Amino acid sequence: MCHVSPALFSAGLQNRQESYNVVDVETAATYQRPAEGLLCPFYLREASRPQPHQPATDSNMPQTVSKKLGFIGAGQMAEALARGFIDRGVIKAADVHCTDPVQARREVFEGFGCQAQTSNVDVVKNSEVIFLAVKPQYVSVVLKEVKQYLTDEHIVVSIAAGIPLAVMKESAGDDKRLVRVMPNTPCLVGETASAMCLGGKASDADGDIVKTLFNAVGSIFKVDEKLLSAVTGLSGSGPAYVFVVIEALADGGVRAGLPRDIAQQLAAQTVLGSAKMVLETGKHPGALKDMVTSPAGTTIAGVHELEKCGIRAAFINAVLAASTRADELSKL
Ligand SMILES: NC(=O)C1=CN([C@@H]2O[C@H](COP(=O)(O)OP(=O)(O)OC[C@H]3O[C@@H](n4cnc5c(N)ncnc54)[C@H](OP(=O)(O)O)[C@@H]3O)[C@@H](O)[C@H]2O)C=CC1
Ligand SMILES: O=C(O)[C@@H]1CCC=N1
Repeated sequence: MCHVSPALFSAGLQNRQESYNVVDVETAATYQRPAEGLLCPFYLREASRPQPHQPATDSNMPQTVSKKLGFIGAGQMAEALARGFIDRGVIKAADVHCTDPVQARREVFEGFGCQAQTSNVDVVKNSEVIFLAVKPQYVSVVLKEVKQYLTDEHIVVSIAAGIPLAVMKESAGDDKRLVRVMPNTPCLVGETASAMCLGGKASDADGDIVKTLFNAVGSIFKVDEKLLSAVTGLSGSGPAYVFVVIEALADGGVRAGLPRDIAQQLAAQTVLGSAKMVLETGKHPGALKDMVTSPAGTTIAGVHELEKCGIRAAFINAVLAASTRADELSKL
């Protein structure tokens, strides 16, 4: 029997949604856990129903950032970020500059309204927040190239895996406003899980600008730099693990007789719905798993097979291997 009123439940949900965007790791537990016993299966069913589209109002519109953004490196991650920021209205396409040695990549950016340059220095001259979106081994090269054009007005944000602030400082000079962010590609659809730390002369106000950008495309956590490799192994690389899971679940559905397109939709929607239940109820994933698992039923038969294959160790090892690799990248 549940004693929580629907009104109280929705208030709890609303509070959670307002608070999980920017989270400092030290306070994450209090932000993310509604009071125990707030939910019961009845209201979970209510919560998992598709919610009506919320029209944009002054209170739920993302804040805008009136800065010019520059992307040095216009590859996969730069595109996901630029499109995400523009689609969510936090920045205007005309205020986004980019550069890339590959003409096809510059054309992709021009295709959604950004301004492409052929020199990194021109991007620096035309931008205030500069994203270093090249592969990790080119971060120092690029910083040394543009160093003399970086002024007090610039915020330099590196998204490169594994490259420490100390290395950036060495290449750009220790008077620069430096930020490291580890994003992930779901920023493209407004659902990134990112983390950041500040370095050099970056101020809290600089951090707020970066937070505003990333809040518009999901959530950003402020962490100590020593945790960024772990973040890289988990959420930076994580979308790839989840895509493997979705593909494999769909294969299972096909093996059991479903048409491919339906199997893939069912698999993806199952992952989406399950993730929302974890975020919106604050319940432990194990408790939510138990709610699906009837005695001697179908689910425990499936879970048993996963456990026989060492599924948990496989995911733990994947996160650890990617995190270790991020540490190695700083030494290349
Ligand atoms: N992809 C992801 O999911 C994530 C990536 N990252 C980080 O983002 C960064 C970019 O990754 P990703 O987008 O996947 O890589 P991509 O290879 O897709 O993009 C990098 C782009 O930068 C170009 N480039 C190379 N040298 C320069 C240069 N000197 N000046 C300007 N542009 C240059 C590359 O051209 P060319 O191909 O000719 O070298 C390429 O087009 C990496 O540091 C990665 O660690 C972080 C989180 C997630
Ligand atoms: O695979 C990589 O190295 C990059 C960093 C995190 C995700 N992709």
